[in-house]
Amino acid sequence: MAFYSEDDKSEDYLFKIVLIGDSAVGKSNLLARFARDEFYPNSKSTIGVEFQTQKMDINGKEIKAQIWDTAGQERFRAVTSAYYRGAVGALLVYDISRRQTFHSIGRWLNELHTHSDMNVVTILVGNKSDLKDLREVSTAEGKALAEAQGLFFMETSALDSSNVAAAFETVVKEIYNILSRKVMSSQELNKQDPASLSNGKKVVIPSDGQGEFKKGGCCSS
Ligand SMILES: Nc1nc2c(ncn2[C@@H]2O[C@H](COP(=O)(O)OP(=O)(O)OP(=O)(O)O)[C@@H](O)[C@H]2O)c(=O)[nH]1
Repeated sequence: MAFYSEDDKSEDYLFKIVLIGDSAVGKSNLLARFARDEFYPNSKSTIGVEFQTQKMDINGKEIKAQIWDTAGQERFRAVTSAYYRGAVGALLVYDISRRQTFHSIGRWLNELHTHSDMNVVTILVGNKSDLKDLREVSTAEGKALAEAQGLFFMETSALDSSNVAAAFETVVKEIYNILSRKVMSSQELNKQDPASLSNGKKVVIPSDGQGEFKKGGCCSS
């Protein structure tokens, strides 16, 4: 992954995170709840691509999460490769009350790994946990799939807010931790704070859409 610095010091990092999953699993509402604390009971399918930037404080560093949302339905989606380009994190969402959306997870993972790096930090999200009586996918099944695929896992509800912020924060913290480990393990930058890369200027990733994550470290140019 390449880095670049900018003069604007308003944030230390910018991480691109994508929301993916079948239509109507609640991607847009997860983003609305996280970014604006809003919920839309009758939201329509996303058409094209939307993104929202949310500032977060991780270990005293100001991080901007740029969260991208698109339609689950192919016919409403924009160019796939552009959507994934430069993503360093992903929320892979299914609806716990519709088993079919859980079955689609393998296909979404394939698409994610086709268009972005294999090591993009990913959390499997079982949304609509408030629909207890309609549940079709157990928590244990979700956990097992996440473990098998090496993903983080959480059940959320955009309706009652459960775990919504936690799911986004899990991804952002892990990206930050990988970045920190990379910096700490670098001889050249030994004992320096991650934000001190680029001669103390702000570090923004991804810079050029060609970012890649490596296991146990993160970035190469
Ligand atoms: N009960 C419940 N309903 C939810 C929740 N999240 C979303 N919904 C509802 O599910 C429907 C679809 O939500 P969206 O956020 O539009 O789903 P989406 O995944 O963005 O859909 P596409 O844009 O078509 O891909 C809407 O009617 C929401 O109100 C939730 O956590 N609980």
